[in-house]
Amino acid sequence: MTLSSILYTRAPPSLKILNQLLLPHQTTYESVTTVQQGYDQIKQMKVRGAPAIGIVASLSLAVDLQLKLHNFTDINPKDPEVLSIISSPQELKAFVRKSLDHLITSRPTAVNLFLASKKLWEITCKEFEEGLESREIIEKLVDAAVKMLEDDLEDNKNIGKHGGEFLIKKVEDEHENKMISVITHCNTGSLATSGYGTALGIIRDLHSRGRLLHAYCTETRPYNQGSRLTAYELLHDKIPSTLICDSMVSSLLSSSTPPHLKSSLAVSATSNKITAIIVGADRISRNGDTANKIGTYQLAITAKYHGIFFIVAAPFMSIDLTIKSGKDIIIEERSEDEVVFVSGVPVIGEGGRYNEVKDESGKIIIDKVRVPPRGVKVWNPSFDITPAELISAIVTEKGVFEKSEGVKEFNLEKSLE
Ligand SMILES: CSC[C@@H](O)[C@H](O)C(=O)COP(=O)(O)O
Repeated sequence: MTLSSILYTRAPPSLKILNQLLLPHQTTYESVTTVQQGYDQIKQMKVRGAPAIGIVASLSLAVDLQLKLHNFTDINPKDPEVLSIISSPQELKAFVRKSLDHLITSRPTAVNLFLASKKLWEITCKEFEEGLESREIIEKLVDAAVKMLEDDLEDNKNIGKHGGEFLIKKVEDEHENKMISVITHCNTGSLATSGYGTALGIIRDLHSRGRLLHAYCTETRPYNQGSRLTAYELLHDKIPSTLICDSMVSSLLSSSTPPHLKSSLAVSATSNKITAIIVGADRISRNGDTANKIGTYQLAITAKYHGIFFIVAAPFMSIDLTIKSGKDIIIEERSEDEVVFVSGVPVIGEGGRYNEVKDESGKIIIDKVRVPPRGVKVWNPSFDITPAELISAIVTEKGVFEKSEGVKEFNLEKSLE
């Protein structure tokens, strides 16, 4: 079974989110019944990844409204807030606005959250103008949130297909049936999306066609989405893979015998190089500059130096045409705790945490371990901007965008015409 970070059922209304802070050691789903709980899940990074946070925000509003409707119909006495929202479309509209305003403050960089909120607001206004009752408007909002979940899965499969075909075509020019090895960064798989994944979707596609030799994932310091989540997904889905530290990428690219080849005599000598670095995106500007997890920029530089493809894979909605270049993208700065502490989950036994501190009764009292000295100054930007010049192609569900020969930037607006 594939991993899923979002479990939603329409009837009875239920939303459960996999607490990713506990992965890979514990699989715990937490129930979300209100907008505030959805906000908390996103803010506390129990759910993360650009597509997933947009969907969770929308579904938390949907489920909150569905449960209010249920309360209005089935429960006595009625909650006064529920009574007013369900009996007055005007009150419902005010509630939706307030909820969306709150939800969009949970994470600033990924565009998906803002687009999801914009979509839900447009629907609310349109149906309100048309004179629909609150319960009818709620049904439309639920339809839209469910569609976002379903569309994202479909889009990811198409991203995987386009990206897989693109890379296969590129390597076939060099050598027929060449096997492909790639490096990926952060987490872009089932856990960061509604399923299948974006950059990880391309890796999945190559694997399903029998064309993936090996996938390397970086740890992705400081928050370790790579070692906690991507390594876990690759292992779970039995995709041949190896975990490396972020600082090992250039060394891997310059190695003539990468580790995956040492035990693989069947592989021809033409396969001994990494073909591409594939990453996701949180926001892409009109010219193709891409905001993605911190560390992406340096990967693009090393890809260029080593003459390999640097691919950005993202749903089309990640292209923000209102933004001219990467300079206009707000970069989220996160707590210094992510840098100074190595966090673990208290699981005893082989493969679990081994450096926990226990009190006299054997209870674990420290869950996080500080590495640098107290008082050290720390900077923790969560994302960086990769200039379009360093990006070979942007793969979306609509197809692959490449730059014109000799041109440094993408013309994504033009490509749409
Ligand atoms: C699939 S979104 C693109 C990712 O690479 C990405 O940057 C991401 O997962 C965001 O990380 P986050 O853990 O939400 O801060």
